[in-house]
Amino acid sequence: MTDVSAPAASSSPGDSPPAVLEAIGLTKRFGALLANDHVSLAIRAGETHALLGENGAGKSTLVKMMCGLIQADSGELRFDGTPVTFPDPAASRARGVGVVFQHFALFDALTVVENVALGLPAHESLPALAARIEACVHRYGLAVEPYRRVGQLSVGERQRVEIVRCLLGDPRVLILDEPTSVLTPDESENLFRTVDLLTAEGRAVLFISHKLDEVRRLCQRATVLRGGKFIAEVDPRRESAASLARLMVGAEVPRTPRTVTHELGEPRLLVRNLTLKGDGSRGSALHDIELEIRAGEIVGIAGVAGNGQTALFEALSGERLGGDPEAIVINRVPAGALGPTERRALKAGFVPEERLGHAAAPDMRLSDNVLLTTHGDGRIVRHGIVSQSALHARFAEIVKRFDVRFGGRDPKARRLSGGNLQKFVIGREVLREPVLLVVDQPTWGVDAAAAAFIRTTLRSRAAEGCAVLVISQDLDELLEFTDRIAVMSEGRLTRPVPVEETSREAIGLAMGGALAPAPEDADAA
Ligand SMILES: Nc1ncnc2c1ncn2[C@@H]1O[C@H](COP(=O)(O)OP(=O)(O)OP(=O)(O)O)[C@@H](O)[C@H]1O
Repeated sequence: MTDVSAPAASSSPGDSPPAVLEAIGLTKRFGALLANDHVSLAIRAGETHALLGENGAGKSTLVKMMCGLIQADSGELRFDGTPVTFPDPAASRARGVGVVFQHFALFDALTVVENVALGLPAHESLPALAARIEACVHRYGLAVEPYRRVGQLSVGERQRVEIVRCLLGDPRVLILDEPTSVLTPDESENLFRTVDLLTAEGRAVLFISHKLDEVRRLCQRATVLRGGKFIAEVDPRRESAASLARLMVGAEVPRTPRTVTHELGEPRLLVRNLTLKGDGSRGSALHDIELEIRAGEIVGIAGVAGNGQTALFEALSGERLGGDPEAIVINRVPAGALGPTERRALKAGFVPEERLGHAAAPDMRLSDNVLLTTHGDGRIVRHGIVSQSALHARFAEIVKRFDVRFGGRDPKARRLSGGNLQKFVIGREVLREPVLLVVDQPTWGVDAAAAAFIRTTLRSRAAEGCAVLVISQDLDELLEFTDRIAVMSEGRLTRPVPVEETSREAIGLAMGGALAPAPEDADAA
């Protein structure tokens, strides 16, 4: 089935459309690590080309070289068949290469139109720019409101702002780095429609994704990297998700074991009538949240981004206070008025959605990032003094058990690939042996094998008596490995129902805000 071949050259033999942007034999080394080893890739007019590979396979490195963010050690770039160099991203943008990265470069305090204006060289009045944004939004079906403050937007909305920002530059090539990992199924569908419109106009799209089913639907070509090397160029429509995963991983990808039933223990998290006001620039309101999670179970929260999931995470982690102290009880202790460190001392662990900047400090070394959430752990800090040997032992254990891959011995967090940083953050929290673990988007940007590993790890933590709360926009993920699912909509949470008693459709309806996720819930209401 797999038609493994080297990518065609820009001459585009046969019926291949012409290549717009091509990488030919690009090589990039970071110290001892060969991140890209003679990698070639041709992105063609009117096509959506997938770039696939495990975490750390070298995808972002390749993209960064193709847009001038970093320079290749050797190899060549061609644009419309002609050799080209991009000394910086502005040079690639000027030729018509637009990139939407996983980490958005937007200012929270500014509105959408102000953010977009910042990136534009020409002087244009804000109303004129807002009108252009609205025209673009209309043409490509992207829901973006020019005058909303970016700090109030969900991750999915921020992504659309970045896409609009790129499209205003009228790119010939659009590179989307894991665009759907933060989107709901509906939002993904909308994005696919946008991508189809763009390719129908003759633009070339490079689509990086770990979601193989959507790659098979959307893309006409896929390049697979493994360990920094080009492995194959295939037609994903003629592959199965399993055969693509095999190419990426070089072996079979394990599945998360189905939910096991076991005795549930005492409540580790009790949320009663938790209500928070929206705080204007940041953070939505929460209304009468009720939730109980017992030792041994995993509860999932589904919902369209921007419906209060972040506010709920912040309220649970203690980053946002303001409710009644009794509204949140962790491990039998009223915790509503406690900050994050005090909640950690109650053996709670938190993994926020944004790994760079929130879960991990970008410019701190990984070992120091371990210390950030383990300083209350008597095994690492004794009488206020950090035991360097214990800290490094913990760091080494996280890296080994969670298969965190990077170059060097103890790099800064920002040097890690997105998926490897996620594995690091999950590992750091899990090895603290929490009795309550709250995880927002556990597998965002993580490859299939690592995602399965993370889910299995969370399952094992639950089996060891931890209560786990998983907030995820990936409904398939929630259906695969949680015990009960609730839906968040407009700051309200439905009552969690056992996974086997609900359905995709019921959850989808509840996500729309109209109904509860199961008939019994409607009765209760
Ligand atoms: N600036 C850097 N300095 C040192 N090592 C780096 C740097 N950038 C990337 N790396 C390393 O290069 C390798 C490839 O990383 P890259 O980000 O390209 O992977 P990726 O395929 O995009 O992974 P992911 O799917 O997790 O985002 C990783 O091992 C990463 O740690």
